[in-house]
Amino acid sequence: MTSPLISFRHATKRFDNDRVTAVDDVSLDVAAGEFLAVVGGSGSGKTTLLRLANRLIVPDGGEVHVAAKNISNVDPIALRRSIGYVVQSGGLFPHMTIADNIGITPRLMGIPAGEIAARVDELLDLVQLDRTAHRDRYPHELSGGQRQRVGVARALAAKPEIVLMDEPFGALDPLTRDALGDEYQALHRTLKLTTIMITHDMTEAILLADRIAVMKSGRLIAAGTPAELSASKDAYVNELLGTPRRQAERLKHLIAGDGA
Ligand SMILES: Nc1ncnc2c1ncn2[C@@H]1O[C@H](COP(=O)(O)OP(=O)(O)OP(=O)(O)O)[C@@H](O)[C@H]1O
Repeated sequence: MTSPLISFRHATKRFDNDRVTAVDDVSLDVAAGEFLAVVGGSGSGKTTLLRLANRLIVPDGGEVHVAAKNISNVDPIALRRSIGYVVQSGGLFPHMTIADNIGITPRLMGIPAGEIAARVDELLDLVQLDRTAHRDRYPHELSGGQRQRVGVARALAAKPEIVLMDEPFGALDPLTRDALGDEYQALHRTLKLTTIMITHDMTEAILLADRIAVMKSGRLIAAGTPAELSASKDAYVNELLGTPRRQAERLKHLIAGDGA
């Protein structure tokens, strides 16, 4: 087997003078080209795990390797520029235009302005935003869904191999969320990205990801394809995986009006 692109090796992170173990001895490999969803309750350590991968958080124990290198030996700025990061709110700079927001990393990397402008237009096309209508607008002039599209474009601006997403579509209405999830999945495939996406939505995880990692109280309690997880003996994993099915059943009855 080829070596994984991202490898958490007994990664541990504590906060509050060791009173909270946010990530507890997590070992997990993510292969190049894989789409991994991370699910789990609030406070289970998902965001901490994600941020360990781009060195926004440094582990207290264990190691994180990216592209076969222990990232504690890699320049954090260079590492972060090579890994796209999308957060729930979009994380756009409010005083900067959409074009400047998307082009910020290439600009910091010293890429010439003409090249950046062309790249911004290419990225606007990629995330299906009209170039002329959006390039010079400010984030507050966009809808939530459009802002998230810009967030994805910005994450892709420096042509990363890896994209980390923290509840990227969580604040959107269900239709926009569905559409953006599908569009991102297509981008993930065509650009041959490796994606780790945190989501609270098990349906989204099953629909989008190749594999799902389940976190609970800082520990990784299961990781596998939806089919593998559905065979799990763990009660929590079963409950999580059963949620979409239970909801679908309830909806079917409610819509049919049979009162179940
Ligand atoms: N900077 C910090 N300082 C102190 N405690 C922290 C810090 N960051 C996270 N924690 C704690 O670590 C635990 C895991 O937090 P984390 O944000 O990783 O969980 P999460 O699964 O992403 O939660 P959510 O789904 O609510 O975003 C929580 O108990 C949280 O309070």
